[in-house]
Amino acid sequence: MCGIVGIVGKGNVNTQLYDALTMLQHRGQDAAGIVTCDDGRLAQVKANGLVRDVFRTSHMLRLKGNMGIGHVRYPTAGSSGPALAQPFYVNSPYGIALAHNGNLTNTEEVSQHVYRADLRHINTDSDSEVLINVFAHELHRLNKLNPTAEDFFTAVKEVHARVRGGYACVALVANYGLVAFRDPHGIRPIVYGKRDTEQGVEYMVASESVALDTLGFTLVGDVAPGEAIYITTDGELHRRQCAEQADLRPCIFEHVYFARPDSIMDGISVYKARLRQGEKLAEKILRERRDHDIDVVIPIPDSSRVAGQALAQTLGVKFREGLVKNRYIGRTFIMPGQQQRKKSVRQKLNTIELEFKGKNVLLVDDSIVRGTTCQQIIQMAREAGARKVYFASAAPAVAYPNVYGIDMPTAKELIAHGRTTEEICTEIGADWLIYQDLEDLIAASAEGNPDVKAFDCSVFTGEYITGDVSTDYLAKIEAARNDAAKAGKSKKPDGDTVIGLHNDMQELG
Ligand SMILES: O=P(O)(O)OC[C@H]1O[C@H](OP(=O)(O)OP(=O)(O)O)[C@H](O)[C@@H]1O
Ligand SMILES: NC(=O)CC[C@H](N)C(=O)O
Ligand SMILES: [Mg+2]
Repeated sequence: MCGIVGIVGKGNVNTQLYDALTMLQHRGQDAAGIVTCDDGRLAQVKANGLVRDVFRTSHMLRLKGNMGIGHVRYPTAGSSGPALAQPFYVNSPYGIALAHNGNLTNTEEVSQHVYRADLRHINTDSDSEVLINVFAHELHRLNKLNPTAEDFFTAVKEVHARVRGGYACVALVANYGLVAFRDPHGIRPIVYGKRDTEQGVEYMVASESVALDTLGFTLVGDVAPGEAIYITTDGELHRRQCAEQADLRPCIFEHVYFARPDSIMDGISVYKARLRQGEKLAEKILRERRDHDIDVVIPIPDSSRVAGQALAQTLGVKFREGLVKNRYIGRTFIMPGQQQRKKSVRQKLNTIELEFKGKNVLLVDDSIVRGTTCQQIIQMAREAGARKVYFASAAPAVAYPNVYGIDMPTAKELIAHGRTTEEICTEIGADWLIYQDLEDLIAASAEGNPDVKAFDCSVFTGEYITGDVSTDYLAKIEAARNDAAKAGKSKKPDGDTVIGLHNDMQELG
């Protein structure tokens, strides 16, 4: 669930890209990168780590130019090593850099074709490297020294014809501008906005609208599913629907967990969707146990706070922040290995005993994925003296792998896979477990924008909207990306050095 950003401004955009990436940090903690273009020359810095650790002042001085793109990475394909950090770069045609959020489901087949038919070399096992090569090849085929908006749109049309899966992308084409595009189902989010300055209009595209807000850009709207927008270096904007068939199905897990609550995606306020999730879950609790004995509702920070508050209010029960979060520990779910995730939960959250002692507590989380968080928190609640520990999940049971940009490739690692609610309840050690119903989750999002008729709900249903996800494919990614396999190909070289092929900007110092 990476974060992407692109800006075409009237002066240097480096620090603004940096600020935007810090606003998107919650979408990827493994690596960060920026590419800018100054008078046709591209400059790049990327490495493993958080945004604040990757970039230094000296880099900013070298990342010059009025247009640039940035990326924060949460790997879903290949290793999490520095060679797979984004943006990716190809020198031909024109000099193109690309940042991608999502995951392709036909990488292997396209990769073969890129090598055999397009005669292009792929140097990593990243799906994003395949994607940039397809885009570059389709542009190359047009054989234009001076490409027009039409040419970029034709290339995107061909990308849609060749690749499958989830992709929200922003590409920088040296000397020409930025091209942002979104897959025909709009699975991953991407918005754009503008800012008026004395020198003219500046444009920005980003995974989430929060990045626009904080930089003073006004949200214009979403890149529509299948659509591409091209912003020239001079700040002219062109738009075109490039897919034969577009059918918006945004990933509902963005509204559950990934996005910041202050973001608006496809016209839906994530904050309001989470409030409605809480209300609907409370109504279900009241249907199932009108005479419940819950004394207090306690959210598991951060992501369940909004839903938890609405749930407590609808139930008419006290809402208390009984768990305090260490703000210096990152998100645990998107960490690469189970050992790291387990250790981080305990370091991250601590109980305020008086909120638990002698009480029947209802813990609320946005979702239960591997069960790492809830198992430990339930135990901590008991140690803090809770009489009964109930658990509510604002999302239904996560029981199936994700193939569109969330690193949940292994069904066996999901606590709900093949288990009933009662069995999960026993496994996590709760006295009662209640899940949101899928239709209520969908309604909580859909009520935010009646134009959005359907969502990608594959982690709850096992139904994959791109229609190309076979059991064979699932078995392959499961073998390649289960926790043990990922630990095996763990990557980071000693020191800070990044493998760089095309320029001298990657070595940190
Ligand atoms: O069942 P699990 O595998 O533990 O995954 C689910 C948990 O992980 C996420 O929290 P995370 O700590 O990543 O981020 P947050 O601070 O935004 O809640 C999510 O909000 C749940 O708390
Ligand atoms: N989470 C994502 O969007 C990942 C993007 C891309 N598939 C990668 O692994 O780098
Ligand atoms: Mg959480």
